[in-house]
Amino acid sequence: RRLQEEESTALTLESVRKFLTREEDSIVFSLIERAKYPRNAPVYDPSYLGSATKFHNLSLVELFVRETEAVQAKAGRYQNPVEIPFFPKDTTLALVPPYNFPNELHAAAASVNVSNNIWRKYLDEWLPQITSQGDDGNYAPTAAADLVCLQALSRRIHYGRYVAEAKYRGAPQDYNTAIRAKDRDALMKLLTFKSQEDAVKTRVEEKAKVFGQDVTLGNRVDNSSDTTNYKVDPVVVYGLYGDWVIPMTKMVEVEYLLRRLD
Ligand SMILES: O=C(O)C(=O)C[C@]1(C(=O)O)C=C[C@@H](O)C=C1
Repeated sequence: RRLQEEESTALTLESVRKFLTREEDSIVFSLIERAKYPRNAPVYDPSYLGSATKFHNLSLVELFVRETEAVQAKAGRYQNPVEIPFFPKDTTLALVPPYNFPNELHAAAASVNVSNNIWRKYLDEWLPQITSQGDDGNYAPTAAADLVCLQALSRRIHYGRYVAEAKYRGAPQDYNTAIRAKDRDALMKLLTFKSQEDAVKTRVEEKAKVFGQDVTLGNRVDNSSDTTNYKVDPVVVYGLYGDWVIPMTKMVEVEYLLRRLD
């Protein structure tokens, strides 16, 4: 009982926003790392591997993610409910002893999952925006960079479950009516803070500028007005957050809340 109380005070709007802010660093860094390589289309083309693998019709990126997740599952990555694999069927039991991660989510709502959506959006919409056309043959490092992007995006977006839990705990009465009525629009209104979204978008744009500039010694070049010098376009990062990352996080929040009374 005491433990439960301690846990429920641990999850606050302030603490979940702090987590999301730190995740911005991971996402921006991962996009910068992926942008180091050109598009490298064969990574995403199922015919590239042909029949060379036991997997049929698999793109290299999918093969890479499936196999890596299997290894990371053995090492215990998915014991932490913050982490969600893209291919859970391939994640067998952990070989490490269990760690007692805090159980802050409502059990019936914790399984909210938009991984398929993230996977498709990342490959079809995000990649073309952060990479240049071209092929430099570095397919394995490219797939490895994709995996890090996908994991960071998934962790951030699925953290919407924790954000929703914090908000629910802060004002259960406000949410209960909308949840019982299964009113998605009302829930969306309740959980939306427009000024916070603007702050997040502006901050990730700024982070893309700070993390993605060339660091030179001696003659300092001020490239603050020239976006072409950044390793990933800050305006694109702003757009990715506004068009996909935040909306998908909110989608997770709504779906979580809808199951919060189950
Ligand atoms: O910080 C919050 O309140 C969140 O719910 C997170 C988030 C976001 O994705 O950054 C989503 C919805 C809100 O309108 C503001 C921000």
